[in-house]
Amino acid sequence: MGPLSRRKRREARLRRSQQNEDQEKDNNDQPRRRENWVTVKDNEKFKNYYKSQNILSEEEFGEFYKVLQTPLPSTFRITGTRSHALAILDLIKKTYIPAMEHITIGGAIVEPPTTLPWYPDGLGWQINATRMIIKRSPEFSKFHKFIVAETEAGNVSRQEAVSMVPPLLMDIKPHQSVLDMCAAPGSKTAQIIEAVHANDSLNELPSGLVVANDADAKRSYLLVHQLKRMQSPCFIATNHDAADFPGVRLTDETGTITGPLRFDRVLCDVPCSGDGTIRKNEKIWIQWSQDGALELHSTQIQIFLRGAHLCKVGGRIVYSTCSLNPIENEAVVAEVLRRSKGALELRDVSDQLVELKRKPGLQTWKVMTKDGKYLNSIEDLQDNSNNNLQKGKFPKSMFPPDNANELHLDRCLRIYPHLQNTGGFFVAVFDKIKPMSRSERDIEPEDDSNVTATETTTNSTPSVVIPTKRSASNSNDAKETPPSKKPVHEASFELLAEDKDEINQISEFYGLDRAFPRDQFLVRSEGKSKIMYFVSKAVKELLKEKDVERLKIVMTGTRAFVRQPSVDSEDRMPFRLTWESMPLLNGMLSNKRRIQLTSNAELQTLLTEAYPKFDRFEAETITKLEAMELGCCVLDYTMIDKPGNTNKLTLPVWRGHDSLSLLLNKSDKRALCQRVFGIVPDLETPEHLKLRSAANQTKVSSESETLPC
Ligand SMILES: C[S@@+](CC[C@H](N)C(=O)[O-])C[C@H]1O[C@@H](n2cnc3c(N)ncnc32)[C@H](O)[C@@H]1O
Repeated sequence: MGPLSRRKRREARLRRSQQNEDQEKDNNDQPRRRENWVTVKDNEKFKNYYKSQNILSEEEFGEFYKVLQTPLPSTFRITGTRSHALAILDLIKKTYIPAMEHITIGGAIVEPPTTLPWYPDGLGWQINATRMIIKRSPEFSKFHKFIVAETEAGNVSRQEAVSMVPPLLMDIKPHQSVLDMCAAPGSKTAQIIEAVHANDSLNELPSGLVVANDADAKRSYLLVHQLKRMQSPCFIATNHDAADFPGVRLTDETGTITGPLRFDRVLCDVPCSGDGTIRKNEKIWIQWSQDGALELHSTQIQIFLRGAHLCKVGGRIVYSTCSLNPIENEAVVAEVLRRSKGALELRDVSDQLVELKRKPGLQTWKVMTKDGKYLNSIEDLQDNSNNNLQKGKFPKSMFPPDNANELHLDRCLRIYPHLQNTGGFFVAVFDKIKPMSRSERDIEPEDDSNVTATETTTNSTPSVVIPTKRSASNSNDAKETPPSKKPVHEASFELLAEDKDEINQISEFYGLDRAFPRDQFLVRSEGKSKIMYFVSKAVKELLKEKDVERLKIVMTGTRAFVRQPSVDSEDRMPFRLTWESMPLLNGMLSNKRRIQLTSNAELQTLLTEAYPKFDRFEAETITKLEAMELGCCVLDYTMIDKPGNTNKLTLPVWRGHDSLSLLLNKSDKRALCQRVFGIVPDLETPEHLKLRSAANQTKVSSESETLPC
């Protein structure tokens, strides 16, 4: 097949699958659209298909089908790496839940939110209350507002329960490198980043690396947007067809190739037909067909194979879909195991997340023809008059293998909605015990074209397609919105020399500790740099590699310092601190530009008033402020909630001539204020607006905050 026809096929596949709904996002991130037109939640074809697959006993199938017809409860998790995760958990358990107990609506008791029994540390939650209850109960409504504010501030992630499972089974450690092959919109990547940052409370910067990839350019940006709040210097977002994820050769100081870039953990959360999401994507009741699974099967194999290839020997790969269809699940697993020739082993994870109810993977299944006939094996096609055509449509890999037992397909996890009131999901965990192919054993050759060729051939068939959205059940809409194939044209990142003038000035001005790694700052190379990003050592080392040019990097680094253009013209420090960089820099800034606030009232003034004048603060604070040069500084505050419970806050602030401005955007301010004082500040009062507009006209503006002069 020539490159042109391959490209055409790929484009056609892209178009077909583009329109599919993004279940992860639709799940919880946004208000769900009302699909009023779905009145009957029943589909004979769907029902018969899964009955014929014998996924459950007759009796249990009835229970399963009944639950599918009910709405999905909403679920969220508290972002685990933040120091205030426990403060949020404490508030939920001790303040909000007791208030929601014993509430009756229309004579019936309403169940308060409960923890997901299998989610570690009680950080996963489920809310069964309907919108109507949230509207009618002031207690539920207050809790809802709290969750919305914390979600906006990135402290809470609204994510479907089953979607939280794959990253937990990856068993990620802070020093590991992780690749998320199909990552947008990034709910699982967020969990991966949290796992890599698990030791942050010990003031340790993780040595690990997280690469999150998605084939769709627009969705890659969505991913970056969603993960901005994670503030991880270990994170890189890329934009590639996962099946063609480029090989990157690593070198030592002398330039000698030491080997290809490989990852300790790889997640293949592949695009799928998504019928496990039927409880929230009601359109599936009307549109379901087996075609979605048939179309995606080979793409799923290609992505999984590439992921397996990119995993280190001794590493772990997790394959997951939100489909119930064995053609996208066990059939893909069996085919990849076959092609891996013993390099991969399905792992028994029955001792992990023990409270998560699951069923074993299927050992056998059937493939349905267009006329509704069920085929047990490829041989059954012999009877079909249109044999050749059918064979193309149903490759052998779709059928159950003869050695299902040997492959331990029962070790796959099938999560059914009736087991714990969730969506449907499939997960399989693999150990890579030896290289996938001869080429992987050898260091990849110097010549770029050879590297690609070598790597591609190990996938044994050319990499096909990028079905760019998950639910093929919606693929009929494809023509309405063309896929966002527009390639990413980002300015490349440029690492700064540690003795660069700007870094020296910043270090001097803020009293940056000598131990802080100054050779890990970078800028985007076009024009005068506005933002200085900070990256981890692992990211820095990767960016120094020549081969990194092969990666289409959409984003990397945490915004550490931002240039204030107007201040730049004056003889003052042009770089201000950011809220994101506080966890990173907190322990590394001397007292030179730090002030300790003395009371709750001062903090409240800072959070609720626009540009509060110095005289709004205590005498001790005013004296310190007046002694400090104009510009950015840090305000610290230690709150004592109750005896023995302290909560430390470190806030970036702009010290103007006679007023202050907290350098937090509105949603962060709101969430903080709500958490600390239980109030939602009105940040759009006429007073706020007037002051902001005056500050704008006077001079200084920044990307997100307007500073007082
Ligand atoms: C199931 S969603 C991923 C959900 C994501 N892991 C999460 O937890 O938020 C599948 C993603 O795969 C992307 N995709 C589709 N085909 C792809 C391919 N060939 N390579 C990489 N990504 C692909 C889609 O754009 C979509 O964002």
